[in-house]
Formats: sequence, C-alpha cells, structure tokens
Amino acid sequence: MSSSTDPAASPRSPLHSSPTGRDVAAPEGATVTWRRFVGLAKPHWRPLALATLALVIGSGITLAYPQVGRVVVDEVLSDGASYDLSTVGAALLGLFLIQAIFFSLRYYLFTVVGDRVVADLRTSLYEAIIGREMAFFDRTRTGELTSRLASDTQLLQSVVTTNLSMALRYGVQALGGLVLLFVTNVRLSLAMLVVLPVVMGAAMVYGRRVRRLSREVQDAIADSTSIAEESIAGVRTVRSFGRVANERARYSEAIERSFDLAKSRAVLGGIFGGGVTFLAYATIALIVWVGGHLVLSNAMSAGELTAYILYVLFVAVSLGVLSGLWTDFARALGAGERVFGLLDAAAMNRGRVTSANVREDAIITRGHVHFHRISFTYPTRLDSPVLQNIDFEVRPGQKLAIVGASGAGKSTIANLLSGFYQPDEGEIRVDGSPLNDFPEDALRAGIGMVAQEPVLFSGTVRDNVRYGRPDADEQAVRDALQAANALDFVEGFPEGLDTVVGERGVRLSGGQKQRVAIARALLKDPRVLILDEATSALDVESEALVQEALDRLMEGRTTLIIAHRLSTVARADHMVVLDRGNLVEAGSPSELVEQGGVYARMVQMQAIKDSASDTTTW
Ligand SMILES: Nc1ncnc2c1ncn2[C@@H]1O[C@H](COP(=O)(O)OP(=O)(O)OP(=O)(O)O)[C@@H](O)[C@H]1O
Repeated sequence: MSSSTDPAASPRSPLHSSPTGRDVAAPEGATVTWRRFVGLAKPHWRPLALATLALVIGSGITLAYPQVGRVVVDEVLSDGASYDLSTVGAALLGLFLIQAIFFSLRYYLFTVVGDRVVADLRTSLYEAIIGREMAFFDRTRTGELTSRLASDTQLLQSVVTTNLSMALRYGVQALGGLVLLFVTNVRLSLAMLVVLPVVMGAAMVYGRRVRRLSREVQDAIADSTSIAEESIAGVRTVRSFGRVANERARYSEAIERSFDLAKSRAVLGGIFGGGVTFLAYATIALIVWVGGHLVLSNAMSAGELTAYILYVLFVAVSLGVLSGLWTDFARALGAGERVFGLLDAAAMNRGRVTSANVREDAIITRGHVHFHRISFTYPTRLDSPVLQNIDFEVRPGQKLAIVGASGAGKSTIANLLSGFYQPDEGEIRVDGSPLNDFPEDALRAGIGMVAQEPVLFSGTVRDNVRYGRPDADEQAVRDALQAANALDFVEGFPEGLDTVVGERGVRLSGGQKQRVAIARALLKDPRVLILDEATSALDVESEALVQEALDRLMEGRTTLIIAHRLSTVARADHMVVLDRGNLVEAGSPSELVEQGGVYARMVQMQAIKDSASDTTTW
C-alpha cells in the first residue's frame, strides 16, 4: 500500500526525461550499477560462497598444470629421471577429474543464482511498471516497457549467469598465472610487464565506448519493439487502411537503426579483440626470445621455461576470454542502467497517492460521491485545463448522467473518481471522507467501472468474470452471467464457461464482450459504479439485452453514467452537463429540458438527427 505525503511521491514530480521522452531516473555511473548488481546477489551469498570455493579449487588445479609440465621436462624426460611417466599420467588424470567436478559445481551454482537474481529483477520491474501512476502510461509506449522487461533483462540474465561464472574463472586464472609467473622467474616477468598496462588501458577506454553503444542499441530495440507492438495490437486497423507495407517499412527502419549501432559495436569489438590477441602473442614471442637466452646461459632450466610459457599462455588465453566478456559486461551495464532507472523512477513515483490519514480498515459502504470544486489538468498536457471548478454530488443509490460534447471532460471525471489522477484543486469525497483516505483495496472494491470498450483478458469466460472477485464460486459466476444476460450465449459455445475469449476478447462480438464485462462488474458488486456507455450502436436485440443487464447492474448502486443516449439519460435521477470542462447545467432531465439550455438544445438536435438517420446517440 503506498502511503505518502512526500512531495516527490506526487505524480506531478518532475522526472528526468531523456530526449526520446523516456521516463527514467538520472543515469547512474558504472560503479553504482555494479553495486546494485551486487546488492541483488547478496541474499544468495551462501551458494555463491560455495561456488567461489569450487572456483578457487578448480582454477588452483589448472594453475598446477605448468608445474607438471616442468616436472615432465626436468625430471621425467631428462637423464636420471626421478618419476616414471605412468605415475605422472595417472596423477594428471586424477587432477583432471577433480577439476571437472569443481568446474561443474561452480558453473551450476553461479548459473542458478544468476537466473534467480534475474527472475527476481523481472518481477520487481514488472511490479514497478504496473504500479506506476496513470500519467506514466500516457507518456510511455507499451512496447518500450515490454522490451525493457524482455530484452534488457535477457541481456542481464546471460551476463550474470554464464558470463559471470566464466569471468571469475578466467579472472582467477589470469591473476594466479601472473603471480606464478613472478614466482617462476622475476626477470622474465618484468620484461612482460611492459605490455600489460597497454592492454589494461585499452580495455578501459573500450569498455566505456561499448557501454554507451549498448545503451543506444537497447534503446533502438525498445523503439522497434514498440512499433511492432502497436501495429500488431492494431493489426485490424493496419490492414483495413492498407498500411501493412508502411508499418513494415517503419519497423525495418527501426531495426536497421539498431543493427547499425550493433555493427559499430561489433567493429569496436573486432578491433579490440584482434589487438588484444596480437599483444598476447607478441608477449609470448618476447618470452621465447628472452627465456631462450636465459636457458642457453644456464640461468634457468628448460622445465622452468616450459612452465613459464604455459603460464603465459594461461594468462593470455584468460585475458583474451576476459576481453570478450568485457564487451558483454559493458552491454549489461547499459541495460542495467535502464532497468535500474525505471525501478528508481517507480520508487519515486508510486501509483496512487494516498493521504497520511489513510485508514487501513476504511471501506466504501454507502456510495455517497461528492466532487467538491474540482479543477484538473492532465500531467502530459499542462497548458490546457480539462476540468474547472466542478462541483456535484451523487447520493447513495442515485443515478447521475454526465453529458456533454466529445472532449468536454466526461471520462476525466471517471478517471479522477477511480483515483488514476489527482485533482489540482478541490477534493473528491466518498461517504464524507476524502478519496485519498481510502486504501487502494477499499477503493478498488468500492468503485467499479464498465468501460465503453471493455477490455477482457486472454483467459476463459470464467477467468474474465472472476476477475471481478477471484474467490467467487462457480454458482456466483453463473448467477452473474445470468443477470448480465450472458449465460445463454456462453452456454451455447461448445466449451461453455471454458471458452477462451482471445486477446482483448477478440473472439466475442461487441455486445457479448459488454455483457461479460457487466457480469464481471456484477460479481465484484461495488457500491459505486461508473458506466461509460458504449457509443457504437448494437443491433436492436443485443442493445436491449445489454440495457437490461445494465439496469440490473445499476440497481441499488450509486451510478455515474457517461451517457451518450437520450434513453439512458431519461433513466437517470439527476444529470450534469459539461461544456469544455465547465459544469454548465445540473438538475433532473425533465427540469433541464424545461430550462431550454444546452441540454435542451442537445435533445432537439438529437431529435432532428434521429428523424434523419434513425440513430439514437449524439
Ligand atoms: N490521458 C490524457 N492525457 C492528456 N489529455 C487527455 C487525456 N485524456 C483525455 N485528455 C484530454 O482531456 C479532454 C477531455 O477528455 P475526456 O476524455 O474527459 O472527454 P469526454 O467528454 O469523455 O469525451 P468523449 O465523449 O469523446 O469520450 C480532451 O481534450 C482530451 O484531449
């Protein structure tokens, strides 16, 4: 439950917005992002500690191989050998086996912990997104958010699982190898040190550039995902306007942009990878040359040089692998910054604002709604006020019709009463208490809505009706469908209540969808009902069925109807007329017709239109 009086928690608090309008907190430095990663891993320290132990043992064994090489050259292959070859062979096999066991253990533990961490991260990211204030969704595209959830976290997943485990293995190997190089021969190692700082410096510059490029690639992918999401969701409109080719072009353009950026990243990776490999081999050439001279002058044994070269190879291979991983880490940091940015912005800016006086046990009992001098402007359009000084009251059980031209602010009233936005001035009271004093659950249970175009989810009819009250039993679901005039057609489907309705309910007709939505609202049984009447005309029969269902739904509840039909308004006890955000008339429908004002004119116009085209909506 979000309870906050902190000004930063207000939905109006200015957020950092990137030039693309993305809603994230200020980008963080690499160190901070790393610290956040580590923070996520903290709860899993036990398996991680075990994995690290396995890592140290496994890598320790690897680092012992060059010593075996030294023994083979100096003491097995030379005159007067102190070990025989079979003993050395058997010892090697034993070592390989132990090492394999520890490597498997390390791999398994790091991967599982990594997967766990990313699964948790995905969940909290989803939670952060779905809990945001409504204005956030007004300015952010859905595709961008799904992309953050899917592709950014995917990137993090590969990094914190396999890559992290590999990085640690080769990191230990490189470090251990370096130490052992010095132990084996200091003079040779000093010669090698000339090359090392060059490699390190290059790696750092490179990492920074890859990180920036990665962020850009991820943004470009998010862009293309939103284009795809939008056009796939609206595929019917796309087809009917014959815009398939244009959408394809728009998508491929966005994909090409991300590809170009990825290509630059690949070029950078290629150059860096090649450079590092060259430096590694150049170092080996240097060692062979300097070391060969040392052996020839008897300053070092042939076995020592063999061990030394093996260590150099280890270090070189490890650095090579690490440089490859560095790219992935840099990419993950880019993705991590985005993900954490979104998480932080969410923490600053929670979904609904509740007051400091919120009473956890408060519930809406009577359904007395009072809009007291409400003024409001949408946060995404601060220059045009939508409602001005709106004042009205709906008594328990009363039906209030809200009418007005398109864009007058009718739906905005519904949005405010649902707590989706905060009024700039005035106060909404329910049962005498400010709306913000009710906890989220009470508000959701007490206020229900049947939208103009109801959204159903992709489960079965039963799932959708139960959405209103998840613990409802079968009989309650059937009763709700019955009261909503929906049971007959639902039972007519071969699968009955188990019929899958398709995404957004596409497999149902408009009238059927509405009746299922009415059943959902009936089951929820809220004290206050907001009804956004459908504008699209249904055929006479289903119109009558829907209307009958609505009448049952409204019975005994306080109802605010965003009315588009004269017949609906006539059923209301009271009505308010909005004109460009101002409440211009209020009273009973018959009073307003008598007054001869805005509403009377609307009725007249409707009558003329009806006689001309036989429609019933305005
Ligand atoms: N989410 C939003 N962000 C910014 N402006 C909005 C948003 N929703 C609506 N508006 C603007 O607010 C004004 C009132 O819109 P509203 O949806 O309340 O009108 P309405 O009376 O319900 O219209 P209709 O009958 O066409 O549904 C319009 O000018 C609209 O452009």
